[in-house]
Parts: sequence; structure tokens; C-alpha cells
Amino acid sequence: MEINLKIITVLISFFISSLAAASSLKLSGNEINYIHQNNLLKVCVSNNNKPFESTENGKHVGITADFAFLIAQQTGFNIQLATAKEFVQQTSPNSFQQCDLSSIANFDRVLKNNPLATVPYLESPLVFTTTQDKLFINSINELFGKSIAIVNKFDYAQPLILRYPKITWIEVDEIHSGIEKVAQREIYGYIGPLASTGQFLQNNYYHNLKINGEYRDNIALAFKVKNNQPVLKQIINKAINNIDKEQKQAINHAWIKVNYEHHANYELILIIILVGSAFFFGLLYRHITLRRHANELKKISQTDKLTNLFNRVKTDEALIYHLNSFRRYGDIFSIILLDIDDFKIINDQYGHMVGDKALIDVANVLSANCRNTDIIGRWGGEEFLIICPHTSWQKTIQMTEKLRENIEQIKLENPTSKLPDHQITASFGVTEAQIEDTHNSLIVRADQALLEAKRKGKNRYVSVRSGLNSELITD
Ligand SMILES: Nc1nc2c(ncn2[C@@H]2O[C@H](COP(=O)(O)OP(=O)(O)OP(=O)(O)O)[C@@H](O)[C@H]2O)c(=O)[nH]1
Repeated sequence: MEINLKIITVLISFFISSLAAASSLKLSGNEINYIHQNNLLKVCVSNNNKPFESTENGKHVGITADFAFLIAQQTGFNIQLATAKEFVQQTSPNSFQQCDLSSIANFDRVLKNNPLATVPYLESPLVFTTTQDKLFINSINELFGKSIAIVNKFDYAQPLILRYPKITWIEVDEIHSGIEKVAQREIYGYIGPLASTGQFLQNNYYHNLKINGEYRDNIALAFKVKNNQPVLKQIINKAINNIDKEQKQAINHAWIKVNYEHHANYELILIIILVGSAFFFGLLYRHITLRRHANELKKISQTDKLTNLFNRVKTDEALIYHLNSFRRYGDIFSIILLDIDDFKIINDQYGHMVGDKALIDVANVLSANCRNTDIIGRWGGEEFLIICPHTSWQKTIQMTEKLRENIEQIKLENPTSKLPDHQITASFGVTEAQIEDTHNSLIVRADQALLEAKRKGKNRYVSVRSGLNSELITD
């Protein structure tokens, strides 16, 4: 009922303009004769290609039918619509002889090369349909490698399939199976004319699908004229050319009601980029802050608060690392264990504050006179351990003497002025890592050397190159 009303409205609206149009066709005598002699014009259309052409309540309806009636109005032909299109395409060329006109939909360039095709009466964009989550398709090239369904019985299908071999084409018999595959996520998308695709999606409530871009070339709808009927083609061309823009739009609006995205939703993209950026920078800031805190914590856990040198734990770790490296790669190293002389006296006579200052001064001398690669740690109360990687025995001895001399230069000022200024000195035990050494044997050897230095009168070093119980050699 609704369809009938639609047709009646469209036809009545054209009736008056058509009367005027008939005279404005400027048909030749030959053409007028043709119409008189072949007044019954059989037009073959598909019965299942909405909204272009289909059957409703036993009647032919759709865009093609409306245009056929318009042509009849203008030319005086008596149109007989027949649903023979599929039959015509699938059987012998002779079958086509049954139809004076049949509908055809293809790219403009293809139609121009077809001597039987009339001028197009309508154009429709060819659009891509995907699930809602897919990004807007700017170009068909973005579909290379993807599975795309196409209805193979339509005229435009083969030219498109041949032109884009990089697309995995899924040929289907009708729109329903193509769209259903997309909805079920079996394939990436479907390509088809906007008019039929849009209407199908709306009528079948595919809420998870959207029309998501269009192919650069439109589909042109035209008629194919029966063989050897050039006069008929001329008449139909004149009639089609005589249909004005408003009439075409009226038919379009009567049958096609589709809204879709013609371009990427830039606002949405901008919002996504902004939200994404905020989220990213938030995470980055959090990562940097956490990392800084982690680094600070690590530093605190490895540093002696008073002297700012490595603490015992870190120094021990470094010692184990260098011992392993020596065993595996032969990276030689020496250690220097030093202890401030008579530190108890300093504390007792000058107070702990001055004692602390003495520790800081010694630590500064050590830092100033060692290499960057040396590890300097506070080993105990007034004891320090220096690890000297890749340092020859001779260089280690030279360095120890230099440290001793520089510590000797430190003067503890007497804050009460009652006592003389105190000269700080330190004693040193020096040794070199040997292949048979353990962490313990190395430290014990350095400690023995240090004790020997103390025994021998302090402010000196004793070096023991190797061997736990070897004879101590005093330099
Ligand atoms: N001010 C201060 N004193 C400390 C610190 N750590 C350890 N001491 C003190 O250093 C002193 C070490 O004394 P001893 O072990 O007898 O050694 P010493 O007096 O240096 O004698 P020798 O080693 O034989 O020269 C003790 O009085 C400790 O309390 C510290 O961080 N600050």
C-alpha cells in the first residue's frame, strides 16, 4: 500500500512535466515511426535488487521502474516490465532478444565502451560497509589484503575484481549473504551501491555495521538496448537526457533514504587523540616520577649518609662483582683497606662532631685522589675500602702512598682552642685479587696487612700481594 502510494505520488508529480517533455524530445521522423511500429517496449529488470528494481505485491517497483515509466511518458512507448534480468544473464544471448531494454549498472567508463548501453539515468556511489569499530576507509587501497564481499551478478563486480587483485574478493549471490558475513566478522567488509546497501542496513537493523567510506568512481545506471536497434537507443538516450535534475532527485528521494559518513569523523579522531595523549603523558609522568623515586631510593640504600660514599652493603656487592669478573674475564683489581689512626682519641678529646668532620674530610680526600672507576666505600666506623679495577700492583701502591700523604695534610681545628690542632693520619692494608681468592680471603689479607701497618706504628701502608698466610712485606 505504502509502495503504491509512493509510485502514484512520483508519477503524478511527473505527469504534467512529462506532457511538455514529449514535445521537447525533438524526435526525428524515423524515430517517431519506430515508436509507432514498435509501441510495446519490453523492459527486463531484476526482481530482487532494491531499491533499484524489485517486485512488490506482484508489481515492478523501484528506481528503474520509475525511470522506465518516465521514458514511456515522454516517448509514447507502452512499457511492459518483465523480471527477466537474471534469466537473460544466465541463458543464451537469444534470451536477451525477449527484452527491448534491460537494466545495467556499471562504471561510466565501462558503459561508454558498451555499444548497447544508453546514457546513464542515475549515478550512485559505491560504498564500503564494515563493523562499527573499523576506521574510516579513505581509499580502496586500504582494503588490500582484506576480505571484501561483492555481489557477483552485478555488472560492476567483474571490472572491480579485475582492477583490484590485491583484495581478497568474496563473491556472493546477493547482498544479504555479503552483509551477514561482515556482521558475523567472518570478513572485513562489503562493497555495493549506496542506495541498496543503505536501505538493506536500515531495513534489517544491522546496528553493529556502518557505511564507512566510498569508492572514488560512482556506479552509473543505464539501459542496455536490444541488439541492432540503434534507433531505439537514440530515442531512449533523448528521453533520458530530457529528464531534468529535479525529476531525478524526486525519484532518488522517493526510494533512497540513507545517512552515512562521507568522510572520517575528524572531531571524534581529535577527541580520541587528545584523550589518548592525556592518558599517555599521564602514564609517562607517572613512570618518570616512579623511576626518579626508585632511583632515589636505590641511591639512599647504597650510600653512607655521613660521607656520601658507598655504604658497606654496596661496597661488598661491588667486591663480589669484581671478583667474579676477574675469575671469568681476568679483569685484575686491587683493594685498599684503610683505617683512621687513633680515631677514638679524636672523638674523646674533640667530640663526635669533630670526629664526624674528620670522616668527611678523609672521604673527600679519597674521592679527590681516586679514579672515577674506583669504588670507594665506608667499610666500618672509621674504616674505608677502595676497590681499584684494572689497576696494576705498582699503580695501586703509588696511589696508596698518595692517599696517605694527602690524609696527613688534613688538619682538625680545635674548636675550644684549649687543645692543639690535630693531624689526621691513616694506616693502609693493600692487596691484589688472586685467582684462588674468595671474598673472605681477600678481605682477611687486606685486614692482616692493615693490622701490621698499625703494629708497625701507623701512618703507613703494608702491601701483601697474594697468599693468606704469606709473609707480610712492608714497604
Ligand atoms: N665521630 C664518629 N666516630 C665514630 C664513627 N664510627 C665509629 N666511630 C668511633 O671511632 C672510634 C674507633 O676507635 P678504635 O676502633 O679504637 O680505633 P682507633 O682509635 O682509630 O685506633 P687505631 O685504629 O688503632 O688507630 C670509636 O671511638 C668509634 O666510636 C662515626 O661515624 N663518627
